[in-house]
Amino acid sequence: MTDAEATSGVPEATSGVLGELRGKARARLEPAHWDFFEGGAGRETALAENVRAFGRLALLPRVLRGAGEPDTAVELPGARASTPVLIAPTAFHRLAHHEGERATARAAAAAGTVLITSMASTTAVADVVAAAREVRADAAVWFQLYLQPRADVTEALVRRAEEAGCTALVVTADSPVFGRRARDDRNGFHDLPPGMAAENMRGLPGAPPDAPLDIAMSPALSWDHLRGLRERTELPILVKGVLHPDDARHAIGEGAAGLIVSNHGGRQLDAAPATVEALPRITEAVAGRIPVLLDGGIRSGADVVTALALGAAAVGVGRPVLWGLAAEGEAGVARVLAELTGQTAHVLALCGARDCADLNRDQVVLRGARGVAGG
Ligand SMILES: Cc1cc2nc3c(=O)[nH]c(=O)nc-3n(C[C@H](O)[C@H](O)[C@H](O)COP(=O)(O)O)c2cc1C
Ligand SMILES: CC(C)CC(=O)C(=O)O
Repeated sequence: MTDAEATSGVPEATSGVLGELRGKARARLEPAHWDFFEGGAGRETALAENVRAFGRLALLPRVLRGAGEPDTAVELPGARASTPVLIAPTAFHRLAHHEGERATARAAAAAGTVLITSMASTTAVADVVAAAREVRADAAVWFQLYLQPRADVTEALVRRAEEAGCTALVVTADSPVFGRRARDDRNGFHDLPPGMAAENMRGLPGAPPDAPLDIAMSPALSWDHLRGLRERTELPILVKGVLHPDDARHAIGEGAAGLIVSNHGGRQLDAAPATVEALPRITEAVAGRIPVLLDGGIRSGADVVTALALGAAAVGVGRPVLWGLAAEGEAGVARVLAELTGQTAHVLALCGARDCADLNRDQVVLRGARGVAGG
């Protein structure tokens, strides 16, 4: 067991750039904020399994294919990214660094990747997109949305994302209720400190002037609400938090432009499977009709390439970006993205792949098993 595992229960990067940034972030952050970023629901089984499951998989390289230098670019709804490593939506970046989401947005834009900005950001979406576009005029920012039980509130949020210039919506579907997170309960961490707020929630219908509305989670939400959203926006909609193949098919039927296989980084249903273990059944059900993305437990280029080989079009990274942000602000996020993208290019080359799509499911095998797992 590594030091990090001994203290958190989660097998984490302890060496290399990510390990260095993680250590620095931990030393800098208030313990309750570190726990909010790092923790998961229940016994943190899903959180740990997301990482461990990648460790159970190996890659079979293909040889002598004359593939040349690999191209890491990917084509996605509302974005062309120069790397398959996207920034997953995470709340409250100003808890990590005083520049908050602006720093994350600048680093994402400079790296040519997509920032999926959280509805629970501590910077208003218009300012997040503006920060990205100062670096790159065509920077792609997607807006992560929790559908709100009040349709007028959802509508106002969507208008804000559209007016800000977001190029897609990501509807998080895995949160009919808040996850129960023991670390936050133990620390009494349930709200932002004074001076910080979920800025997108200000000035919405039903809120007192200039006061932020609480983000509502509701088990009454259904596909009808998604349909309602689709009728009210031209933006492509990706559904995040899909783990069951029937839900993947259903989302396609409702006009989803993409799916994100996710268990919310182990922060919602602790009994959920590791995302990389759920991925093959989803890509099989989707059969190439829309792009399938994955997040949860991505900590290396080999993890990225494993997900790509199992049919993901791209991946999202949550906690490592927060480590970079807390440790070194914009430069730290840039280091995380450069490291993971560099490793991905290297692993693609070692696997004989010319680009992110030039991989096959039969190249992923279970460690310790006789024969090929994927085939
Ligand atoms: C601190 C934190 C805050 C998060 N906030 C959100 C959020 O606001 N909306 C959302 O859809 N997912 C949220 N997530 C989940 C991430 O989008 C993503 O699914 C997860 O972090 C991926 O796993 P990883 O951290 O192992 O990369 C959050 C995750 C963390 C760690
Ligand atoms: C503040 C929450 C709504 C953000 C979230 O989704 C999370 O912490 O996992």
